[in-house]
Amino acid sequence: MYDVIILGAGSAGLNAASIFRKKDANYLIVHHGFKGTTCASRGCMPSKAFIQVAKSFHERRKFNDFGINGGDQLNVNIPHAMAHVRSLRDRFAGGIINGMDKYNIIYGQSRFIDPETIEVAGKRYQAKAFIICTGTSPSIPAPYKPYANDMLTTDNFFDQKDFPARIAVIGMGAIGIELGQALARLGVKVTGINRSNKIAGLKDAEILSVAKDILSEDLDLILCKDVTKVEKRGNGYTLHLETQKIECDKILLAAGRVPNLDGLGLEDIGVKFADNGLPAIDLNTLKIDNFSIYLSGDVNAYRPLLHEASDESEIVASQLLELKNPKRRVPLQITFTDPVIAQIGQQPDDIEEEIVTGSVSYDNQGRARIMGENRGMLKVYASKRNQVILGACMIAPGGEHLSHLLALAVQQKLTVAQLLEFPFYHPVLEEGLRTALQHISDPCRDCVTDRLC
Ligand SMILES: Cc1cc2nc3c(=O)[nH]c(=O)nc-3n(C[C@H](O)[C@H](O)[C@H](O)COP(=O)(O)OP(=O)(O)OC[C@H]3O[C@@H](n4cnc5c(N)ncnc54)[C@H](O)[C@@H]3O)c2cc1C
Ligand SMILES: NC(=O)c1ccc[n+]([C@@H]2O[C@H](COP(=O)([O-])OP(=O)(O)OC[C@H]3O[C@@H](n4cnc5c(N)ncnc54)[C@H](O)[C@@H]3O)[C@@H](O)[C@H]2O)c1
Repeated sequence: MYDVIILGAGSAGLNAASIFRKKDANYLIVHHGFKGTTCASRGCMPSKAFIQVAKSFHERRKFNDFGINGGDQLNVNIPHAMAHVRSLRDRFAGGIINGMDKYNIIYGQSRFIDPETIEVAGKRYQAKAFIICTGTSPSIPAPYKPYANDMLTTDNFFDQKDFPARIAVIGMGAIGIELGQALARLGVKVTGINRSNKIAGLKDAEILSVAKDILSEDLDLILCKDVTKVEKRGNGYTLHLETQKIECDKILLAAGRVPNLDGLGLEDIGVKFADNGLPAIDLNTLKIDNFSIYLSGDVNAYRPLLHEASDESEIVASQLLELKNPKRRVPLQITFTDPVIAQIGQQPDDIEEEIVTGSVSYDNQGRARIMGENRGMLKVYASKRNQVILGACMIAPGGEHLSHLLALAVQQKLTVAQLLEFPFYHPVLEEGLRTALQHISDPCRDCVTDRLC
């Protein structure tokens, strides 16, 4: 009998395995499907490589203003760019695949026989505990199912050698808006369709509105509308919405992801499923009811992000190895659009106490203007009672760095005054944050002015 069997050698599973391996525990990984983790081979890494190419190409738009000639003549060689993305992807994924041999690992689809036993390729394996780390797969909504084999998803997107002239992107969550904007900047006519009035899951209506305006410069956004019918026409498709039709050559599905639980037989051993179709887990322990079975990483659909997947494996491993239980970190979600969208800590609708909000527009922020990236908005939410910083939201240049500074402030429960005690250099994008904080500490200040220099 093993101490623990881990299902899935993705980021969560391999991280859990490395903890058990270091502790000399009697563990086994059972892996099924592609090797090399979603993050490295189909997710974070190739998508950021693709976005970087698009961002670099887009820089040419500033060149005339900067006095640099010839920007208009630049062009992008998509097959070459995609080969570059794949070479980075293969390097990242290759490192992980090469390292898999050091683990006690077998391959095949598992099925629970009872809460302590699984069967893989006709052989039974028993363990005191199981960690299900099987991740997610792209969702294929009903109207697209007849053409599933021809759909682009992130499972095949980075293997494309070239892209057609018009692509409809279904879903404007993190994946859809990141890849949609990048495709548009590489010359594809992109229509982004989202069923709800959301982009990248933004909860702040004002930032959402700013984001819509900025991102509409690159792609056509159709929000709050549903595709009722998909029709194949020659080499392309017609998407029928309630009051309009969209013609496109290809469809990229980015309409969410489905946890990989099929075939595990959890229902047969008495696991109860919640309204969201997933096994009900305690979010502190990630444990299913009275079973010694845990769901870690994207498969539990709680915070489907890489750093959370790693943390969740530590949360589970620490319980099984009776180690100190790590605390959950402050929520931090970054979407790599240009400018970056980020949500940090609690958002206004989740906050139960009265709040004060400080905001700053980046439209006239000094350093952003120098960079030719002066667009966006940042909002900071603080407790009205004691001005402790509770959360923030932005679409702002340098947002991936600003959001880390704000996550630190939220996690350390800093007040607005305490954060303002730190130095803010001049001229930097962080001075915008300073202005937003001053907007809270001194509401009479003009919130759009930067420091005088
Ligand atoms: C396009 C894209 C971009 C992303 N960008 C970012 C980003 O910038 N930042 C960020 O933080 N996150 C990002 N993510 C999310 C991030 O990739 C995930 O949070 C992370 O990969 C989750 O790791 P995991 O271990 O839960 O799942 P995975 O890494 O998917 O691992 C699950 C593994 O289990 C295997 N498996 C499936 N079924 C079974 C079974 N029955 N038995 C055994 N094994 C099985 C699968 O083959 C897979 O290898 C992105 C995701 C995508 C798709
Ligand atoms: N930068 C990052 O950290 C990053 C980047 C990409 C992905 N991810 C992770 O991957 C996860 C999955 O990303 P995702 O973008 O696929 O999912 P998502 O759940 O974030 O967004 C899916 C979007 O599709 C919409 N939608 C659903 N069904 C639809 C339909 N039939 N027609 C039109 N719109 C529809 C939803 O309203 C939602 O806005 C994310 O939750 C995120 O955690 C993170």
